[in-house]
Amino acid sequence: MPSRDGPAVVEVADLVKRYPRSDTNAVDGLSFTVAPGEIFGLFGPNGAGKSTTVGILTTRLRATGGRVMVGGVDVGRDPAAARAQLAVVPQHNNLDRALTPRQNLVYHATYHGLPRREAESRAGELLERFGLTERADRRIEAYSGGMAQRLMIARALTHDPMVLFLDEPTNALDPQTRLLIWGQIRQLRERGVAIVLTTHAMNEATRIVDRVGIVDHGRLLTLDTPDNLVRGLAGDALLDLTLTPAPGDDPEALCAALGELDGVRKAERLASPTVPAGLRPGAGLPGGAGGGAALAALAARAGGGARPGGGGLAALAGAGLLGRGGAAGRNGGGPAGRGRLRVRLHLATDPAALLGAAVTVLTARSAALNAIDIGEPSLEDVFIELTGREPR
Ligand SMILES: Nc1ncnc2c1ncn2[C@@H]1O[C@H](COP(=O)(O)OP(=O)(O)OP(=O)(O)O)[C@@H](O)[C@H]1O
Repeated sequence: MPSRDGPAVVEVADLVKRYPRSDTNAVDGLSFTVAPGEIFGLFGPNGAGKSTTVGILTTRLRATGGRVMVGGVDVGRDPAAARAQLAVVPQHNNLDRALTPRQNLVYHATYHGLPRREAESRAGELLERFGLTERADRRIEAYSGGMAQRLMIARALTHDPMVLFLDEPTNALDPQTRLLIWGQIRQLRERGVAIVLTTHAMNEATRIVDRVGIVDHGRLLTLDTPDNLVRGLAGDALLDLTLTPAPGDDPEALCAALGELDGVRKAERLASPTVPAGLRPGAGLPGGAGGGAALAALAARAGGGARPGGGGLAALAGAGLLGRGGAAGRNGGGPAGRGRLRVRLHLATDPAALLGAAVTVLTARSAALNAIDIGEPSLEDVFIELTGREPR
């Protein structure tokens, strides 16, 4: 496998794009590099500038400023030479329906300059690799979405590109096909192909991308490995509390008080007052434990470790904060959901170690605890943290 420390195959420096008659830049000074054999995720909300960036990198659009090199070729100066180094797999099926799958590949290979005989043998090889040989000479219409996607990736590889741009590669595919596509993308990485991936399915992509750049308003907000991003920005764990504040208590002040606890990096109010599928009686938790078992495990951890405030689940019960049956239930809040508050605590500590202190705050303010949900932060949490919760 080529070294990922070797020279970059994609170099983007101070890239700017302003569309005609627009008074803002769609891409506003973007810089990043991608190494051979690296899977680079370019993520951002709708309208962030991803398609525009990829459009410039793949020569579909011209930049207003900055420089882009792909495979050592300046895409602005020599787009034709750049196209020989790259390939694009679009989100929507743009296969030629007048041709068979095999003819699609042969046509693409000859377009890129391969002699006919070589094009045919390359097409045969790729059809085999993507498990499409049996249906290679049927009509494209007979292809499922997953087969079409595999064929589009095969087509992109006919001219052996150094960089592959994939736009939402698993959108609308069933889980089996998704697995297959991710497997194929991994194999390409092993062969040294650099992959630039744009997708909104971030948590799915997290398992495969080496680095992630998150863009918004045409600017790069952050760029790092998924692990570093999650640890650095979202915290080590998330503790979601569904609460019923005492009548007259200010929810913002209650949230702020929880945010001031040792080990809490940030407290935020979540919009939905619905009871999360966490530590309710019988509810499942991440990791598959039932609510009761998970609560018991949590209690054991809380009892064993030093923690601020003390108490843990014993204190929860003693303070009358827990519902019947030991787990946080629907008590204390009147009719389910009314006046409830959901607070997410981003923790730099073990959630069990924090419970006692949280209980102390809730007891002091006569708030009821309706549900607890513990989770691991994900790249999506980082994304929301950086780009906000407002839909675009
Ligand atoms: N042809 C165009 N003319 C004018 N403005 C455009 C054009 N295409 C995109 N824009 C604007 O440029 C900005 C970036 O759009 P772009 O399509 O690159 O974002 P995106 O991150 O790919 O979004 P999405 O996830 O919705 O595909 C947006 O404000 C968009 O409205």
